[in-house]
Amino acid sequence: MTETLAVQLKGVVQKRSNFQLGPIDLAIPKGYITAIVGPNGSGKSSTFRLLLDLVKADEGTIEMLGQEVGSSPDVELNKKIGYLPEESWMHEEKMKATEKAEFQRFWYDKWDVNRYQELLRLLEVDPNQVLGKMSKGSRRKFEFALALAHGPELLLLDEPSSGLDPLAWKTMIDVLHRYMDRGDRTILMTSHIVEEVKRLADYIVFMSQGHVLGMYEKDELFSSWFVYFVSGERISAALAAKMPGQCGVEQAGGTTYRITTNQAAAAEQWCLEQGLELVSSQAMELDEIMAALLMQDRLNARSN
Ligand SMILES: Nc1ncnc2c1ncn2[C@@H]1O[C@H](COP(=O)(O)OP(=O)(O)OP(=O)(O)O)[C@@H](O)[C@H]1O
Repeated sequence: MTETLAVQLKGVVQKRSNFQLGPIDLAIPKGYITAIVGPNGSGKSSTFRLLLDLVKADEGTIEMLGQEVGSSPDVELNKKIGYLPEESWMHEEKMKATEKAEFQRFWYDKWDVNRYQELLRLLEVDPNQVLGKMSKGSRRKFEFALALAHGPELLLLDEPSSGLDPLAWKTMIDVLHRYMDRGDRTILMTSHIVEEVKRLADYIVFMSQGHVLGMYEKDELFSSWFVYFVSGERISAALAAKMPGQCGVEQAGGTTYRITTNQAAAAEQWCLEQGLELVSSQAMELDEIMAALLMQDRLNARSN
């Protein structure tokens, strides 16, 4: 594992009776925010559980912060990680928030009580409440403060905005940006929400049905996926299909075709060379890109 990677999965497989995760190969860079996006049940939370050694992989290796997960006791590794799970732990329902914080503090020698209290203040969380009686959003904010209080090198956030009101989410985003300011910290998060991925992530990993469809640098992703409306006397569905990076062709009426591509620059050059008119272009949203990738994946699966 190189110094520039925070997390690396090589050939990771987890088999369940109704679901197979992997094989997954993934390299998450240090110093950036990477978001894993994918439909419900695509395996995002399962991947996190493997990273945290809460369950074991059947095949493959996982390295986090240069250490192989599960090869030796993970105590020292865990001290460098902060984790916000998607669901709160049921067995803690009767515990007071302050009691959980005391427990957590015991485990982390870098626990910073000032940072913890500052986070509670910023997020407006009352730590004197019993966990099971907190609102979903308050509980989430509390768990978030706990995950950050020891200044982890690597922060794993499973659906961080789930249950938060817009103001709380904005505060959380500000906290995350400040957390990243040092330059050597890493966030790996999962998300369903296009806007939060757009605002936060530097890299995006698409997952579907237990496997990774691809990992992309966010700005590059948005500048390479476009929908073009192309017209010309000699255009046909067969010619439109030859556009570089073509991921979908539809006739849009008369001699105009709607073509989706993931190689925008090459596609525009190709139109020039073919003497075709670029009537209009549309940048694509993340959910549209994901839908196109899922469609391609299904077509590939059918043809294999
Ligand atoms: N403890 C478990 N035992 C058996 N199967 C499970 C378990 N947890 C999850 N699964 C299955 O694994 C698959 C992936 O679930 P996972 O929760 O990892 O997906 P996800 O991408 O995080 O979904 P969501 O977006 O809904 O949170 C699903 O088919 C789910 O039913």
